[in-house]
Amino acid sequence: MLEFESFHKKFKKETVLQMDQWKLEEGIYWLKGENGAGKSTFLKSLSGIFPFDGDVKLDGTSLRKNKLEQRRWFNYGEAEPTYPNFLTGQELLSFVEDVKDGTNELAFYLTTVFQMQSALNEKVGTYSSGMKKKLSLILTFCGSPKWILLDEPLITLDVASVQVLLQVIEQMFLNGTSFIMTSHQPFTLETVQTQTIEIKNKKLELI
Ligand SMILES: Nc1ncnc2c1ncn2[C@@H]1O[C@H](COP(=O)(O)OP(=O)(O)OP(=O)(O)O)[C@@H](O)[C@H]1O
Repeated sequence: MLEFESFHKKFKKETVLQMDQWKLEEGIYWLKGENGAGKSTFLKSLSGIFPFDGDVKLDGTSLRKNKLEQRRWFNYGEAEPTYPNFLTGQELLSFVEDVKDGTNELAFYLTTVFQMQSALNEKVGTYSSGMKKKLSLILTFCGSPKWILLDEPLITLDVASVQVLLQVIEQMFLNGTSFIMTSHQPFTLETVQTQTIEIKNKKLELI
């Protein structure tokens, strides 16, 4: 369970998100909102990339007071990932596995099904946008996150890769990981019901 208490995110004087009290159970959520509503800001705040005021508790533990745990519990996948061009995919994967504390069979599985094995030995600067997106998704599944936050996970993926990704998401959810995903592109899961959250007037609402 996530509990938001006086959660407030602003840039300079501009408030983007403000929720006095809000709760979210484990699940798979589709986060909607118009351009600029605050979807990426919300995911980045939850994952520890952006600071925020107030607090968010995960199963009663404050994220603001436990920043290391926050980074282990929440993995964030960017909409348009960028990496240093001079690193290989494998160097990035080894680094993320190290900081996220654990190798991951799922990352290996995704590397295989996304047909990224040989690309991992190449420098990221040579990747197409779809390859960068696949690498980013592989990195996002590293470690043992309780929540995975995916910003536009489907963009630039080919049809087969979208199906693989959705199946992996379902399987991970059944194994205990929750998801929040933004997507301007509709998607359906085969066996798990997704719920929808909308950002309206700087607040998140379950609809
Ligand atoms: N680093 C930043 N510095 C200042 N303002 C920012 C920053 N990041 C986002 N914003 C502002 O916060 C607001 C929400 O942006 P955000 O990227 O979260 O929207 P979004 O819902 O993800 O939009 P989109 O659907 O276009 O991706 C926007 O007004 C944006 O200009």
